Order: sequence, then C-alpha cells, then structure tokens
Amino acid sequence: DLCALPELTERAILESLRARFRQEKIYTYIGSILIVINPFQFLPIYNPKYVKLYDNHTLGKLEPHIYAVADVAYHAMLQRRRNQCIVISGESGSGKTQSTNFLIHHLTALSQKGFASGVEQIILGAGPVLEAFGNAKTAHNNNSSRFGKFIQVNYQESGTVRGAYVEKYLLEKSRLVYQEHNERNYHVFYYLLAGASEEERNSFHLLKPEEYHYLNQVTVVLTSETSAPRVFQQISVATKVPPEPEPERWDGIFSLLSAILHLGNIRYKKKTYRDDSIDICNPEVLPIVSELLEVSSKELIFNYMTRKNKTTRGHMSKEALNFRQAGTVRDSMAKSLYSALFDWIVFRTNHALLNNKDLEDDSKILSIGVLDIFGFEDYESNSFEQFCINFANERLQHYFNQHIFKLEQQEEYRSEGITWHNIDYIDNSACINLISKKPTALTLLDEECNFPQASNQTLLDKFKRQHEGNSYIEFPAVMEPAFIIRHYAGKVKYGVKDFREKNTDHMRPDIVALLKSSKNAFICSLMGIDRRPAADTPTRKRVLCLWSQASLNKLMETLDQSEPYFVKCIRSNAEKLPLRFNDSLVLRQLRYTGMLETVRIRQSGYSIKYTFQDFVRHFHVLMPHSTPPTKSGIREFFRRSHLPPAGYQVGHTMVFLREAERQRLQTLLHQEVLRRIVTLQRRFRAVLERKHFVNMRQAACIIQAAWRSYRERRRFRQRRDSAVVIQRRWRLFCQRRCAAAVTVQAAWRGFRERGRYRRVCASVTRLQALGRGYMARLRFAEMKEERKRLNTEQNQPSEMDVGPMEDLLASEQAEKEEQSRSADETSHKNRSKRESRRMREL
Ligand SMILES: Nc1ncnc2c1ncn2[C@@H]1O[C@H](COP(=O)(O)OP(=O)(O)OP(=O)(O)O)[C@@H](O)[C@H]1O
Repeated sequence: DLCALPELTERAILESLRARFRQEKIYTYIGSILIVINPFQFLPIYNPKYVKLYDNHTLGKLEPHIYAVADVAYHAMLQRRRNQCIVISGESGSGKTQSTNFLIHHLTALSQKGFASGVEQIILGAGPVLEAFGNAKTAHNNNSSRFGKFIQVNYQESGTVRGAYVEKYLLEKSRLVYQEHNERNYHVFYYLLAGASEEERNSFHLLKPEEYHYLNQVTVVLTSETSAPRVFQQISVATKVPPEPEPERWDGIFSLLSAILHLGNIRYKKKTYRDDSIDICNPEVLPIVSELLEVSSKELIFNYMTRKNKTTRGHMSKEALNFRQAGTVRDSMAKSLYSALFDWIVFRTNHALLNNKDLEDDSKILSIGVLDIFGFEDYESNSFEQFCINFANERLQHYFNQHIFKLEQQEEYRSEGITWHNIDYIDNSACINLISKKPTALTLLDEECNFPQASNQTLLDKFKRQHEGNSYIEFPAVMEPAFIIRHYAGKVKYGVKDFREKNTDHMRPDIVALLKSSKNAFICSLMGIDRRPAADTPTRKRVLCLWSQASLNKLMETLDQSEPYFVKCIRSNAEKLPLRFNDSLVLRQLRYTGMLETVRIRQSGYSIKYTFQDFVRHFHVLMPHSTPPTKSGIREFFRRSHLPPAGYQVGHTMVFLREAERQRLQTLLHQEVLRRIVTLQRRFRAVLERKHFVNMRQAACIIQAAWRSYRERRRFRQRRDSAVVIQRRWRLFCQRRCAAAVTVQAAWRGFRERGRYRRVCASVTRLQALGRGYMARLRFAEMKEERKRLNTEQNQPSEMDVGPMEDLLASEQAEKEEQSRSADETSHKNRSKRESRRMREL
C-alpha cells in the first residue's frame, strides 16, 4: 500500500512501483484504490488457485490483486445490501479490458461455489463476441476497445448470479470507413474472411481482404488471423445461444457484414468536368449489395445517386447528389448498418444474459457494475471521437475526484469540528463545464448541426467567440481549423473537420425505408428496432452528442447510486514490450491521474465517515453490550480499542476514519464475527453431535439387541439342529446297536438252537438208531426166530439169508460212524465259531 510509504514524493511512488514491477508484482494499493501496471506478459496469477485464495478476505490482507477488489466488492454488496461498481480507467493499452475480464471472471467464480450455471457461461462467452464486433487494432493496442462498456452483474440476495446487463457507449463508427496508418478495421471482418467456409464464401460473395476498400486503405495485416477460424466459430456459437436459436439470423449477420464491405467498394465519378452530376464507376457491385441486403437494386441505385427533398409547398422533389454527398451517403449507410448490427449484438447479448427469473419474481437484486471505458486519447490528429472519449474520461476523473478528494474535504469537516488541512488536487470541473454546460462546446455543436447553412468553420468561429479568455480552450496561432482543450491529462488538439457530420445521423429516411423493405427479416428487424424514430425525423435533426445527453448522465447516475472501487491501469511502455518499465511514461500517467495527491489524501484524509448510529450499528459486535450511539460512548470504545489517535476523529454527529483504521476495525470485526460464528458453530455442532451420538447409541442398542437375538436364535437353531442330528445319530446308533444285539442274539439263539437241534437231532438220530437198531434187532431176532423156525421147519439154513442181515448190520455201523463224524465236525465248527466270537468280543 503506497499510503504506507515513509516519504511521499513522486519519485518515491515511482521507485516503489518500479521495484514491485521488477518482481512481477503488477498490482499495488493506494488504500482501496488498485493500481495495475500492464506487464504485456501473461503472469501465472489468475488460475483457480488464486480465485480460491482471494475468497473472503479484507483488502490488504493478501498481496494486492484484481481478484481482491472483486472479492471485497462482492462481500460488501452482500453485507451492506448495496450496489457496488468498479471503475476502471487508464489510457489506451493500459490493460482496462483485460482487468475487466479478470474482474468478471472472479465475480462469476465467487458466485458459482463450484458449479457453473448457464448465466455465468453466457456472461463469460459474451466477451469474445463483443470484442470481435467492437475491438480493432490501433497504433497503441492490437485489441483496442472502440466502444465503452458497463457490465452489470446482477445477484440474488444469496449471492448467486441472476443475470447481467451490458450497456455500450459510443462505438467508433468512423473506423468502419477509414483507418489511420498501422490500424485496422473491426476484428469481425478479418475473422469472417479468414474463417468462412468455401460454401459461405460463394453464397456471401466474399473476396480477399485486400479487395475491399474499407480494409485495404492501410496494409492489411493478417498475421494474427491464424486463430481467426476458431474465434469465428466461437462467435458463431456464442451468438446462437438460447433463447433464439435462429440460424438465419447468423446468415443475416454474414450478409450484412459482406454487404457493408461491398458497399465500401462503390466508386463514383463525375459525369463531366463542369457538371456536378455523378455516375457509379463499378455498377456491378450494386446487384451484389442488393442481393445481400435483399432490397430492390433499382431503389438502391436511386438512393445512391439522388436524394428526395421536401419543397416549401410540401411536395417531394428529387435532387441529384454531388460527388462528395454521394460518398457521404455511401459511408454513412455502411456506418449506420454496422452500428445497428452492433446494437443488435449488444441487445442479443443482453437478451441471453437476462435471466428469466428476473421477470418472474420481484425479490431484491443486487449488482456489481464494471465500467471499462476507452482510455484518454491524444493522437497526431484528433477528431470528434477523441473529443467524446476524452470528455467521458473527464467525467470519470471528476467522479474519482468527487469520491477521493471533494467528499473528504467538504464543509463537513469544519462543521463537525474536525482538525484538517486541505490537500490540493486538480479539479477538472471547469473543463467539464466548458464542454457540456450551456452555452458551451457541445451545445454550440448541436446548434451548428441543426443550422443548414453552418459549416465546421462557423462552428470553430463560434467556439472562438464564445470562449475567448477561457483558460481551458486555446486556438492554434496559425490558421488551423482546430482547437485545443486543456484536459486533466494534458492538452489535446482537435481538428474540427467532420465534427458536424460525425455529430449528426446521416441515415436518410428514404434509405431507412429501403432497408426496411428488405426481404431479409433480420435486416428489416435491425432497422425496425434501432431506426424507427429516424424515419419520421427530418434529416440532421437527430443529434448524437451521446456524451452530453442521456447515456453518460445515466451512467453517472448509476455510478452515484453505487459504492465505487477504482482500478487505475497504467501502461508500462509504449512499445508493448513484456515487463519493460518506462519511467517517464509511467510518471506522466501517475501525474495526470493525480496519484501523488491520491496517496496523500488517502494517507492523511478521513475517507470513511459514519453517523454515530451507523457506526454503533456496524461495529456493535466489537463494543460492550448497549454502548450508546453518543460521542462519549464511541470515544470510550476507541480508547479501549487502542487505535492510533491520528487514524480517527469523532465529530459532533459523525465518526471519521482513515482507510487504514477502517480496515483495522473491519479486520477486528471480521475476526470477532468469525470467532462468534465458530463458537456458535461449535455449540451447534456439539448439540448436533450429541443428538447424533444419542441417536447412534440408540441405533447401536437396537442393532445390538437385534444382533444378539438373531445370534441367539441362530445359536439355538444350530444347537437344536445339532441335537436333533445327534439324537438321530444316537437313535441310529442305538437302532444299529439293537439290530446288532438282535443279530447277535439271533445268531446266538440260532447257534444255540442249532446246537440244541443238532443235539436233539443227534439224540433223535441216536434214539432212532437205537430204536431202529432195537427194531432191527427185534426184527433180526424175529427173522432169526423165523429162520430158525423155518430152518427148523426145513432144517437147513441158507447162506443167502444170512448175508442180508450182515449187510444190514454193516450199513448200520457205517451210518453210525458217519453220524459221529458229522457230529464231531459240527461240534468242531461250533467250537471254532465260539472261539472266534470270544476273540472278537475280547
Ligand atoms: N494483466 C495483464 N497481464 C498480461 N497482459 C496484459 C494485462 N493487461 C493487459 N495486458 C496486455 O495488454 C494489451 C492491452 O490491454 P487492453 O486491451 O486491456 O488495454 P485497454 O486499456 O483496454 O486498451 P483500449 O482502451 O485501447 O481498449 C492486452 O492485449 C494484453 O496483451
């Protein structure tokens, strides 16, 4: 922060800035004002890491950065519920547009919190489209914005982006038909010619850049056009975003751009030397133009050669145009068409940026506006455009002075009893009055535009007469048609040539009517939206002193209703060389922007003031409970807060603070609020955790109970199942044992019974044998008796009869042996069986 410099001189500031620049620190604070020195080299300080780093910090806590300004504006908007604006100023090529882009990027990133909605994408996507149509290469800047823009990002009260709105200021139309040496026309023409496909080339009659008069007046440089097709595609996609995906619109844009270029190729010649009447040298161009614009070629020729005039009796008369007039008509038509197209692009962008929710509910919208307006310009030859641009810069510088110097040094200090020494600064009110306050420069210009006999010379004469003796305007000593204005940034000489013409709208009503008759709906609609009043307005009555009239005042009103932040861009060197610091160039810019005075006033002035009520309301968190909003109460607070006494003063009804002290208090407030938030969070989290814990414990008990009962059931089931199995096995075992026992018993009984049986059998057999033997013996005895009796009877016993008896006895003997042998065997077997069973049992 330059306010912290021990020695406050131009040199000290310059050296400090240079030393920082050498370390690639391009950002420096003066209190809450940010100075940016364009490095002309991309530094790695804009990646998402930095977006995160600069989220929600007080200014000055971290290294100065453009993101810090965006962040502070964003949080101030949310805290104070007030709109904020960031005013970026600096001369051409100082980095305003680049800074705007960084700001918009950060402002949308802050709102996204990780997820990008469509609106943010559209806001970021609108940039390249507007740049293509409104930027051009100039001697000072290869991508110079030739229009001013105020981008207003709208937020919901929650801080999320709701939509955005772009306001454009004064497009430099003259560039379309004429460019200075080393400059170019608008980028979009080169993108179109380099990026169009072969089919598009044929259907839109596209030629090479050097074949167009509007492009070939200076050497056409197409070196950077390697990226043109890509940019062209990007633009074509961006302009097709919903809600109007009409491809014919894009075709309409192609046709219009091509028609403008072909229009510029129309050349006139005088029919005869003495006569003023003219002819078109290349009539073959007209059918192409009429085809592209889809208007009648006969009407087109008629309008390019003649003009309708209203006679004093109210009739319309036809007047042939002279050579100069015809050229003017051609160029003004091209300019008006391009301007209408640019208006449409802005309108279209706004349409896409306008979130439909805006229409649905009426909740409060907060906004942060970023103003990127063309820088102060002082070229070799300056014309009406530079006059308007520099006037706008005067107004902005005035706005800056108001906020930084004037508001701080008002009567208030005295009436509040504040000790104060005024700091001098360059007040540019007189220069603004010279240009805009009646009956001065712009009103004279308007008058001369409405007066048919007037010329630029008569305008200059009026200037001279009216402002003789005014120290802010001078006239060159030699008879030069020019005047010099002493701006806050230095003297600038303006040539009055074309002043009147450039200040008036030359789009004639009959040409508007012709374009409105176009069969191309897009071209027709362009005329409808933008030019409707012109058709009814007499030529030369529509004065376009945009800066003296409505738009600049409206901008100033918007800025006045917002809390401003200032970003001062400084060009480091004229040659656009990377990281080159040119002392004299930087010093010149520091001087004319009043940086030294700014540092002084920021260092010693009380830039912040609060009423007692506001102060207590704002900082009540730091104060004991029920601190009264009175002088004594606030003094007591300051006494206890140990702020350096020079940093604040308590007036009769207000508290005055220096920026550093405000920041200190703000930091304390921030810390205290954070501490309380943390305490609250801690308690709340503890409650939540306890609740959570109780719930968890309950849940754990339920789960445990369920688990245990389940486990027990499962165990019981397992036990029951295994018991059943065991029982079953036991039963099986028992059954098997029983069966075995039965088998053994059966075997034993069988064995026993068999033994018994065998014994019985043997006994029976023996009994039978005995019985039979007995019987046989009986019979034998009987037979013997018989034989004896027979023999006795016959007296001679026969041998033959004895024989059978002996046989019988022998067979009985054999049978006995056999029986005893089988009985032996059976007993042997039984014995061995018994033995083996005994063995098994053992
Ligand atoms: N922060 C930056 N880092 C790197 N390069 C930068 C930075 N700012 C600007 N530049 C370079 O400087 C060039 C000019 O910047 P820019 O177009 O933003 O200037 P400007 O002030 O808007 O000019 P004009 O008023 O003519 O539109 C850019 O094209 C870019 O190359």
